[in-house]
Amino acid sequence: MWRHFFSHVNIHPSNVNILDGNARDLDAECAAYEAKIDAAGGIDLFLAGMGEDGHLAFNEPGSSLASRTRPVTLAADTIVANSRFFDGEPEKVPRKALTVGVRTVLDAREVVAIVLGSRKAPALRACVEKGVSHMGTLSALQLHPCARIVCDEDATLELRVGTVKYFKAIEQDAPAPERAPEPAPPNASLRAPTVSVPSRTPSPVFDSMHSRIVQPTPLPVLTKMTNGLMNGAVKIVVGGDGNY
Ligand SMILES: N[C@@H]1[C@@H](O)[C@H](O)[C@@H](COP(=O)(O)O)O[C@@H]1O
Repeated sequence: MWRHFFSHVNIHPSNVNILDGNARDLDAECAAYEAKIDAAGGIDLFLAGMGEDGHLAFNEPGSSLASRTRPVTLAADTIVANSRFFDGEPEKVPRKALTVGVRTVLDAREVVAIVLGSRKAPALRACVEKGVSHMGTLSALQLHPCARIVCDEDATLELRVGTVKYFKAIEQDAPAPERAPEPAPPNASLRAPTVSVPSRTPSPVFDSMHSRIVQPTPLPVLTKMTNGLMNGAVKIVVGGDGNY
């Protein structure tokens, strides 16, 4: 998270909260994390990824849709997929992890899930075209009033042509998002954000409430997030498990 995101944006370190998988009491660590989220007034934007089996954060197939932050056991496929962070060696990947729960994610005001690559295509299909299921926890976003899945063309390979066409048509109808003015950095010693936001989102955008996308949110979500980080409005950004 530090290398790939926080070190590139103007966030005060005290506003960064990452679960500590080395805590002595993991249950207490998870409970404290939920309490911190509550104390901050909830999560404004939850930025998520999806595993190849459709998991959201580390909520593996079979996780309760009512789950909250907790220690979990990783599925074999997840261990293999995450070995890229451990010299490509699955044996080095921890078997357990801490993760926010599905309910924790659903409580966020906005959720954006980034899904890239053809390996995710079957799970994306199940989560978008089939019903809500604990066997693919990303599908729970169907219940969220303001959730988006941002994906590339490869990730859509298993979707029905009609599904892709439908969402592309919605995207075309949406006005180009405005670029927000850059506010002055609150602390000159911190680095200015380098996250760039295209004037128009290039990939298909799926909205969990199709009927509402005719009135899309006025600001692109990443612009909103980086501005929020700069002016202090966004206090907690959760990548689910610290992978991002
Ligand atoms: N906990 C999950 C990971 O298990 C998953 O692999 C990732 C997707 O990452 P990526 O989009 O880089 O494949 O999302 C989450 O963070």
